[in-house]
Amino acid sequence: MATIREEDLVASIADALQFISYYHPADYIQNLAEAWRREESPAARDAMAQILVNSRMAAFGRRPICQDTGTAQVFMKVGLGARIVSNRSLQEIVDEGVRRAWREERNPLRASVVSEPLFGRRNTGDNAPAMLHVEMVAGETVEVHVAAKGGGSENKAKFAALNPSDSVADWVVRTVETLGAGWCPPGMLGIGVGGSPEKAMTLAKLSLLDPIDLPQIRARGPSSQEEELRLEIFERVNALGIGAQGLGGLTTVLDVKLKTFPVHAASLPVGLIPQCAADRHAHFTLDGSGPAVFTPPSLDLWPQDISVATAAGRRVDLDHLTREEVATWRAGETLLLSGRLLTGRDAAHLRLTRMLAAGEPLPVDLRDRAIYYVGPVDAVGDEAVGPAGPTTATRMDKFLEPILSQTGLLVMVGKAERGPAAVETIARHGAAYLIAVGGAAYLVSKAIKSARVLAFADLGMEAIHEFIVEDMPVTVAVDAAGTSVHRDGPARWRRPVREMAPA
Ligand SMILES: O=C(O)C[C@H](O)C(=O)O
Repeated sequence: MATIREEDLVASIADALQFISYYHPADYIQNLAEAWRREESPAARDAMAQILVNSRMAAFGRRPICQDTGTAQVFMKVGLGARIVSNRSLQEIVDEGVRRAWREERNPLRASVVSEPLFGRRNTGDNAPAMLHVEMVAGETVEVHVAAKGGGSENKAKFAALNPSDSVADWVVRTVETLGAGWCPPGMLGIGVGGSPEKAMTLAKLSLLDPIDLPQIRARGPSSQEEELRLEIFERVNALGIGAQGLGGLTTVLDVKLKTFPVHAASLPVGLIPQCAADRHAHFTLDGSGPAVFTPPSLDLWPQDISVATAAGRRVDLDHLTREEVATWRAGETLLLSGRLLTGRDAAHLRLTRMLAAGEPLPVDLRDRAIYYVGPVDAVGDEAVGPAGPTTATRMDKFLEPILSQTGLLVMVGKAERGPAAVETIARHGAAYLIAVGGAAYLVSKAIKSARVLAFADLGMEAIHEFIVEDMPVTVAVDAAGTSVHRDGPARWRRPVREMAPA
């Protein structure tokens, strides 16, 4: 019987979570680099370049790829012949690994988990608990898959109880078309088919841990019906033209993963979970000989010929914004922001709008200001702030009318599309919505020269900060005339499946 020390399991989980916070898996980098070379849409190509440069910076700096360092997801296969020496539950052991990873001094991660999801929504401060799945299997080892999954892509998970005669491909393609860009493409789709509703969802999540192999399957031709289905979905989804960050382009997904399980004759449950550009997962096996060791990828892995053009764009002084100036910005245009940029996301918006409704004074003056939807990672060393990429703006749509009409806010910065009503509201108020690249958080943070909390400190990363930024590159996504790049871009790049470029 193999004896596994509790400390080896805790240390291995903590090390794995640290490791994946700054190293993309090699297969993701290689496949994204190939997609970047093939991409014809300038906006999508630039977004991919930023993700790749950010990935290389994160690896060199050992700082998180994305400000959303995710929730810890741990899948364990515990051999019936293995003994984990501990008085604690497996959940407690795993959670200690999570706490250790998140509180690591040199590279602290962002605490994103709130307890009491329905009411209190108080940050647990250490990102525990993990989502733990355990299977008892034959053998004497403990096999562990660790992933860190960001909220934006988890929010786009879908489930359907299809009829046995329904087309899974049709459902997936139709569904992906409705997801928008909040899941930060280009990434992967995880699909689970069969079992029961919860089994299908778990299979979808598990499938995302498999290596990327669809480009090879495409090159050699599919050799099974499952491969044919994956390929069909891959080609049809990419033909939608959604592209990197939803800006319109050739590549939306790098792979479509699939896992299946036997099912009731009356049922066809299907789970769909997208994986964002912050693809983070690692695998190790403990056999009693000590903790797992993780080998860093070669730093030659990233394309040598890639760089982010020092953005040429219109310079904007955030300290002297006027409605007249905002009215001259055009959708698709690059702006370089300098000056004071406020931050605020879900919890701060909820609190601000409740205060407005109650007639209470706000703790910050938003008149003629710009707000960045972000929850940054805490700074270490000489950083002004840790990685600080945008969060999904669509979640803030419901707050737009009271915020714009009652505070005089002029500009919002985030990622992904705004809904049709929000676009109309932005235009009606002569405001503008700008985007930074989701998944390029460490790169984005380099434009932030100082940061301080202004209000709602109890909200942790969701507090209202004031950043001083210098030449922060952003793209106008919705201009004051109501033109939206997320509506026009994908429409321009949508194409019939037969026009797909060869691998
Ligand atoms: O929480 C965040 O920082 C981002 C979130 O993962 C999102 O994609 O909206």
